[in-house]
Amino acid sequence: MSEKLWIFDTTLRDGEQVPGCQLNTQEKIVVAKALEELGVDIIEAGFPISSPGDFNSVLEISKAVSNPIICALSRAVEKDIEVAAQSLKFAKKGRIHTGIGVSPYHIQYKLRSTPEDIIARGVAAVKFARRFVDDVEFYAEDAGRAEPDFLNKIIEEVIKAGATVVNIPDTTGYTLPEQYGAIIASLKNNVPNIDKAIIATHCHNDLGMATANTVAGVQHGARQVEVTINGIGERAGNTSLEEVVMAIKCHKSIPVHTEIVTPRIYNTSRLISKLMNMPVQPNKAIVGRNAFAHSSGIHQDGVLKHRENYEIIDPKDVGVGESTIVLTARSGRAALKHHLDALGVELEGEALREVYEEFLILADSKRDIGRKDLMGLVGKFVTDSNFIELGKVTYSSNGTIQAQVEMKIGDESHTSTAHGNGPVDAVLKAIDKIAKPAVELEEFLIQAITHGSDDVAKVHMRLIKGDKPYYGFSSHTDIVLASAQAFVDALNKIPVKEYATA
Ligand SMILES: CC(=O)SCCNC(=O)CCNC(=O)[C@H](O)C(C)(C)COP(=O)(O)OP(=O)(O)OC[C@H]1O[C@@H](n2cnc3c(N)ncnc32)[C@H](O)[C@@H]1OP(=O)(O)O
Ligand SMILES: CC(C)C(=O)C(=O)O
Repeated sequence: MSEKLWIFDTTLRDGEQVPGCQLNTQEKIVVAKALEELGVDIIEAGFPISSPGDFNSVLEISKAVSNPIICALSRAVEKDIEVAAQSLKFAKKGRIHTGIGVSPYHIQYKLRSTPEDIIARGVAAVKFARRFVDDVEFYAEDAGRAEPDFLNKIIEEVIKAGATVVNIPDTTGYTLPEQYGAIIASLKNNVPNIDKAIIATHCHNDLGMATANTVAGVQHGARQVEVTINGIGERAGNTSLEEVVMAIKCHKSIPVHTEIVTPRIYNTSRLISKLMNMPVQPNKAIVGRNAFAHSSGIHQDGVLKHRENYEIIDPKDVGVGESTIVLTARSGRAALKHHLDALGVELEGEALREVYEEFLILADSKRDIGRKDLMGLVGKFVTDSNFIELGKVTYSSNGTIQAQVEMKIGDESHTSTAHGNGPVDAVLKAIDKIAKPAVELEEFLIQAITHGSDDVAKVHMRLIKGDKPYYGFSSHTDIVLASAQAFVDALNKIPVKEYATA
């Protein structure tokens, strides 16, 4: 069995330092429980001295979760450490994380101190923290830019003082993987008592190196990684949990394993994104909406023949469900046939070639080819009695909010009304009442394109039918209409044969 790699999640502390991402105590408890279910080993729950709200959150999280170690951050300051200890009083397993800056910049310009004094303060902080808990982690802030001999010395001294974990942050995201790996190797080779503590990585993404540096740290002997969901964190963010966990799972040559329940990754990512109002970039590794979407013909043909031709991770393994084949002007016949098959239209040979040529002309003029477009192309072969066409959409707010939607499903006209807690909710409920497939709306993102008051809203939706995801897009100056169109766009992508599935 390989060695255990401890997963230390700091979404609720470093992640929450992102402007606009602050959470209240109740929301933090929801996140902490999700992290517990995900299988993280340590939850850094906050920086208790920073505010009464953060203190209370650490206190309440300590009561709400029982498996992970709950960690509270502090400076190398007695008052901070005392408050951190109080916030952990209900934790079944509590850890104090204390430390101080160790680079020449931090020592001279931030702390206005000397190297000798910094060692003394670090040692005193660890000894003081050990009065309250047995599990004390020391962070050597800005270790990425520290003098190597000084870093080795302070780490040796804090371990003597009782640190059980030594955290080597690349606080400014400065190092390259080779350099960061060499820092960890130097600690392993030169600090006599290093085996008495676990070495932790804590990398920032200022140069886009956070994951690579973290993995390099593990390859050189680190056994705890400090990470956040979706890689959120101060400035350009922290190392992303999902990237490191999956890199380790994919590369058996790295002699460690984690206890992360990887199929929970996607839902945890979306929970954080939703609660923190922080969209996940579409091309984000593992959890971005394009991470398992294939849009060019050679790739699509390859994936359809054998998924692993173009996927190193099974999307089910991270909770995404299924890969998607997106029709574009770069698609080939294999992808077109795949989509037509899903619509119940089986074309081969000359008929397929004929439709493909028309498809290419259309795809050159349109970014996204939907079911209506496809049915238009194959109309002479088949009729689509399930296609939804959105008609007039009206809504009013007179005490209660009500929406009315006119739709055509195949050749039949329908009108539906519904109430909601807002116009978007009412309109989607009205559509849902008469649209045939029952779906779960899992993700709903509205983005302004230019930020002016005359802006166009861009809507992205992810619906779940059975266990498969379907995506809808739209943009409009009216966000209610854009939302309705995106919903119908996604509904129209569901193959008829899937309507009956749960
Ligand atoms: C690298 C990281 O990400 S660490 C986590 C960052 N997170 C935060 O800063 C959020 C929480 N912070 C806070 O709420 C506040 O900054 C507090 C409560 C910690 C301190 O507030 P204030 O007392 O008003 O100090 P202020 O924030 O202005 O300045 C920080 C002080 O801490 C000192 N300091 C910074 N890091 C450390 C440390 N690790 N150990 C000891 N002192 C430190 C600074 O030198 C500065 O001291 P000075 O005023 O004597 O120059
Ligand atoms: C407090 C430490 C671990 C930190 O966040 C950093 O150095 O980036």
